[in-house]
Amino acid sequence: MCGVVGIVSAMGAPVNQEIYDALTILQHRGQDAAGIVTHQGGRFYQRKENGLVKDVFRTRHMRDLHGSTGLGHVRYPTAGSSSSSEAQPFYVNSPYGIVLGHNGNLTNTEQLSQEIYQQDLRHLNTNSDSEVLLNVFAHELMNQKKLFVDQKDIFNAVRSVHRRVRGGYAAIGIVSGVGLFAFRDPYALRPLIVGKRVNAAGSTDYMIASESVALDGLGFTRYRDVAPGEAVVVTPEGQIFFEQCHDNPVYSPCIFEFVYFARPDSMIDDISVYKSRLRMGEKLAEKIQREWQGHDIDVVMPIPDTSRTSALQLAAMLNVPYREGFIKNRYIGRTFIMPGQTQRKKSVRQKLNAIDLEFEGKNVLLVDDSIVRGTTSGEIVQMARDAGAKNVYFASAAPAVRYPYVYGIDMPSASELVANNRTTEEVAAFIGADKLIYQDLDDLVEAVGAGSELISSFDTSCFSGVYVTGDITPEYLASIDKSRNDDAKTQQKTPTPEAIGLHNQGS
Ligand SMILES: O=P(O)(O)OC[C@H]1O[C@H](OP(=O)(O)OP(=O)(O)O)[C@H](O)[C@@H]1O
Ligand SMILES: NC(=O)CC[C@H](N)C(=O)O
Ligand SMILES: [Mg+2]
Repeated sequence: MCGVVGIVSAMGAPVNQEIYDALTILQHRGQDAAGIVTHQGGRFYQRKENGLVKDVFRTRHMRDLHGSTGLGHVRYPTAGSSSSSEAQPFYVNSPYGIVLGHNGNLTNTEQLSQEIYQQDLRHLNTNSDSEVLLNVFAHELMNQKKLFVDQKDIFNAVRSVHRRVRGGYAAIGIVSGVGLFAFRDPYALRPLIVGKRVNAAGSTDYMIASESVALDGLGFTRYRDVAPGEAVVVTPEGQIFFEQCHDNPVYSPCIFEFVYFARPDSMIDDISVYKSRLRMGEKLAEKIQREWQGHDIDVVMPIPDTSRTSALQLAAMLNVPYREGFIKNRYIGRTFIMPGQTQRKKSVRQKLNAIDLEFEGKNVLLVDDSIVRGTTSGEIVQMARDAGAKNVYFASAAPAVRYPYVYGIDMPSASELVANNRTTEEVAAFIGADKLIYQDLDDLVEAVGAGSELISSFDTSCFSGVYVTGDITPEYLASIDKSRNDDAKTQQKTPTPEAIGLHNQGS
């Protein structure tokens, strides 16, 4: 669930620092690698590497990122490897010079890779699906057969991208000589929003980002979400163009963004993530009242960070004290998006510590936003017991995650999901909880959907097994399981870490 951002300063001011700042705000979407590309005078300038934003960019790199148009990316790999050669943005020199950063995951990468070699006569140098997406776009732009292209040609190329590419994609790029462009898959699986800001010269700067929280932090206001299938082009002078590039777009954003990925202070598709999480807490409290009549919960506790919002509301609805019995080490990142199970498990213990007095002799209801592999919940239940809890109950603000996810969250293997082939009671036993309760899927959909008059359907595939794109076969699921389960990833030979192509500035 990477983060992408693009900025155009219409008054020609450098955008390097603003892109850096935006990436730090989007860091929760990807912790493995970061990159920035800027454009000035027909040249691209790049810095990308594995690591957190604060570690990847040094002053010497920042100094060399020239230009008033640029884009940035934070990566959480869902395809290929975690080699730094797959850090984004990607670059191709033909046609015109194009760079692109992608959030999402393509589901027909193999077929596209073959087409790229055999029909488009282009070369791929990594196993990244995002490099594939860039090359399809580049080929389709080349097909416009023009010496000079403009926004109409970019829109035509995106139309063809939609015809060829399957899966989830929100992408931002730059075509040298034209400007910044962005597009979103026809289901709007991955978020993408445009913001604007009047600058000191009185002209309008534009910013496109994965989440609105990045706009807020830089003084941009929300202009509008990119619609499913839509594309947008911003010229270096700050002219903006939108065009619908798909004949049959179906608004079905990924519901897991609201459950876990997005920051609560973001608005996605005009829905407040914060309010949707409050409603998740409300619905879950109603279910507890229905199913655990006369419950004996003494205290409700969130598992920081993400479940805080829903746990707070759940406690209020149950009229039970809300206590923060687990304290989070703010220097440890999100554990779910860490690359291997050993690292994830170790990090939960380093990340969270219990305040014993909140547990001693109490019936504690621990609330998490979701239980995926059970890494967090298993460790946390044990920590609650060690801290002296009498009974440890567990509530998940999302339904049981039983199916692999294919559109941009790295959950490729059903067998790694703790709820796969297990009943609620079996999961409770597995994580060591005395009782476990999951949100119902209808309630989750209502909790998020209540924030929108426009959107009535969401991608709920990891809970329901229903894939909105309608083209996910058991064979495909078997193949990603085989290639991307934790063991396979550990055994993967890391390809050469040096990115071939555009050299890093000042590295
Ligand atoms: O069942 P699991 O496989 O452990 O996955 C689910 C857990 O992982 C996430 O937390 P994470 O630490 O990534 O981020 P957070 O601090 O935003 O809650 C999520 O919020 C759950 O706590
Ligand atoms: N999380 C994402 O959006 C990943 C983007 C892309 N599939 C990659 O692996 O780099
Ligand atoms: Mg968590």
